[in-house]
Amino acid sequence: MPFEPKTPAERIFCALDTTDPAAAAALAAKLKGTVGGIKLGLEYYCSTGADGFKAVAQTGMPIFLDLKFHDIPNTVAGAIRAVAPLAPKILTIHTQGGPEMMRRAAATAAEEAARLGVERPVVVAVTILTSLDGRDLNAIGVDHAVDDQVVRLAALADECGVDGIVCSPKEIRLVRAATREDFTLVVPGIRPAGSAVGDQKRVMTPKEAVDAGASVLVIGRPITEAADPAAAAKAIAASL
Ligand SMILES: O=c1ccn([C@@H]2O[C@H](COP(=O)(O)O)[C@@H](O)[C@H]2O)c(=O)[nH]1
Repeated sequence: MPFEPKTPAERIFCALDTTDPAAAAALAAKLKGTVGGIKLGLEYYCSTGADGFKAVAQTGMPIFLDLKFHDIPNTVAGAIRAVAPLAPKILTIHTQGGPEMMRRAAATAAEEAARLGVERPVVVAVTILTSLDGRDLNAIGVDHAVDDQVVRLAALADECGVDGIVCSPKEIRLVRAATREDFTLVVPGIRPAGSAVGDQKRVMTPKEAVDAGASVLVIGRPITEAADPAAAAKAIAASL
């Protein structure tokens, strides 16, 4: 199930990395109509759980639940069953859980959504975090260049039947050449010109990422830390 946004704004999912459900719901409501959805991750879900998810979902915004499941196949399948009733639009696992885990994750997401009568989540697998560079990979014993390792993991994810991957904007063109046409590429590491890069190491501007072939742009701090987040989101969408 590819992710097919119809407008530039729909490509943008704003990452709300906070522990405060009221603040998250209020910001989601302000961003409605300026972005395609909201991404909730580990910081938010670990502190607020399913209730926090529902507080943001009640705004009517599509939710990308970014918990990056990385465990043995049986445990990841169980975690997917546990969050399936929330019906997230997009869900993340890790490619580094291996082929059997990715196959089980894709199959479980489909089976559980059908059983519950909810829309199946788009399951995407994280390749190499955008906060890592070649030296970091070497430090954890990976001797390939970042590009090569991302393409290798993306091709494996494609073979295993997941809907797409998470990669940095730097690898989009190479991944597109190595995967099926409707593969969903979810891309964090997005920085409008002049924005602080922070802990991200492989970044590009929103327009560069879309021109390269990104399906979804994940953008957090450049929107959430702006004086006027809705205006910042609108300016980014207009730049695409
Ligand atoms: O490789 C990855 C995977 C996930 N992320 C998440 O995206 C956002 C990015 O936020 P910014 O404030 O725009 O840096 C954040 O929630 C990460 O957990 C990522 O950055 N890289």
